[in-house]
Amino acid sequence: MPAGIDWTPVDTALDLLRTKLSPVVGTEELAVSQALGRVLAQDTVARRSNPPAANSAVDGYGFAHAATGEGPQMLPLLEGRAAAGVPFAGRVPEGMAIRILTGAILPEGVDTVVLEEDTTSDGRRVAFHGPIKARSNTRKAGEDVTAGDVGLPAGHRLRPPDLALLSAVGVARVMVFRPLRVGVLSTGDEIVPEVDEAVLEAGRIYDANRPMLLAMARCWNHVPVDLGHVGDDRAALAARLDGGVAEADVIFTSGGASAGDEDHVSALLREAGTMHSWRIAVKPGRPLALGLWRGVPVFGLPGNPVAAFVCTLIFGRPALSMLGGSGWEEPAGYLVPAAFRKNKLPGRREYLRARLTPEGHAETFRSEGSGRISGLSWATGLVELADGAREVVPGDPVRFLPYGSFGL
Ligand SMILES: Nc1nc2c(c(=O)[nH]1)N[C@H]1C(S)=C(S)[C@@H](COP(=O)(O)OP(=O)(O)OC[C@H]3O[C@@H](n4cnc5c(N)ncnc54)[C@H](O)[C@@H]3O)O[C@H]1N2
Ligand code: MOO
Repeated sequence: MPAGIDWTPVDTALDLLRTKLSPVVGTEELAVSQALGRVLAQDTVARRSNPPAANSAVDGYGFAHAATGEGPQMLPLLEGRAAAGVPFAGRVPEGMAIRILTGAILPEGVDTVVLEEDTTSDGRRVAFHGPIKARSNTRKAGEDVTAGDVGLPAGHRLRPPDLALLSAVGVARVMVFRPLRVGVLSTGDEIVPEVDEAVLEAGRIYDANRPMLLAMARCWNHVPVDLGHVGDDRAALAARLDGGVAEADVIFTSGGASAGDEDHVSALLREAGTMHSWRIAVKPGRPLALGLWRGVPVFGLPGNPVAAFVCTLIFGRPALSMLGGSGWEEPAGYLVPAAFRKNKLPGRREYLRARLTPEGHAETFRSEGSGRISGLSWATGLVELADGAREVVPGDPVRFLPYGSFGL
């Protein structure tokens, strides 16, 4: 590692973000049907049990277990039937059986159900082979959820199955955090903000970071706020940040994060006196500027698209989840055999663009260049190599973090 620079280890930077950040968004009440992707601001409490009453798990015949035994069984059938939504009103005397359908409340006198496929019937009697285990094919009241239980905790982000659970236990409305507004701003004189048909001079490039970062915010259920592009002009950048804080709860800039002559983001944040400039011991993406602009957190991401992407996944995503009320989010990685060879130097944690071969081994992109956007698109995830030195040979276990585990 080059001497004379204070390198911040990845874990130190993450710890700082985790301990310093807290929700910055207000709350609102929403219908459950409108709350997909939102974060609960309060625990939910089951208003009714699931299932609310004991019922049959199958189509078949219900009876009292006490009247049955081993060997061939034959029970007379009671007239009528029990169906889901149309319960049987009477009592089933011991020694008799009743036709029962999946989801039907168990009639009084029934504690056991035999599966239709295991029976024969002439319509007046039902025959099957014993023994049948007591309470077979039945579901107890509240066996899944009991009324009054805490269902989902505050901080939980609602996914489709959560809407099923809340609806089943009778919760129609939930208190949720308002969505976090994530402003995205690109900087640099060379950047052309919108792709058009014009042939550009060689010194100019289309803005790749802004569409990527806005889309990442959307994938994470935040509200992307396009703050456009500004050139390398400190006054214009300050004015744009002033406008940005009125529209966004947090701002991501890209470019101008390191210490060069045109690195205005870090310079402005330093002037504002709120700057944490980090040389993070990470590859790619070591310069990351973090500060407050009029009280709004600003992430000054490195300009290189690969570095901007990786920094946003590793540092930006959990920071946004803290600010948005859903707590700290760790990606779930898993060990897979390497399909590559690498001699990693000590010092920086490295993230390699990677994807799985058909055999489930991690192969890496042909280049580690931080401007090689095609590699981001080629990859389906990242291989994480810990801070120390390591020699990786094919077959060695490496930690693969699929894009999906980052919510992309
Ligand atoms: N003397 C040093 N120079 C550099 C260092 C260093 O440590 N010492 N680090 C390098 C690394 S690593 C990175 S990453 C960059 C980060 O610098 P900045 O955040 O100031 O980024 P810029 O210089 O503005 O841009 C870097 C690169 O990325 C391109 N870029 C910027 N914005 C976009 C965009 N929206 N879409 C597509 N491409 C973008 C820009 O044109 C540059 O090529 O610094 C290195 N230098
Ligand atoms: O942040 Mo730079 O792009 O490490 O590679």
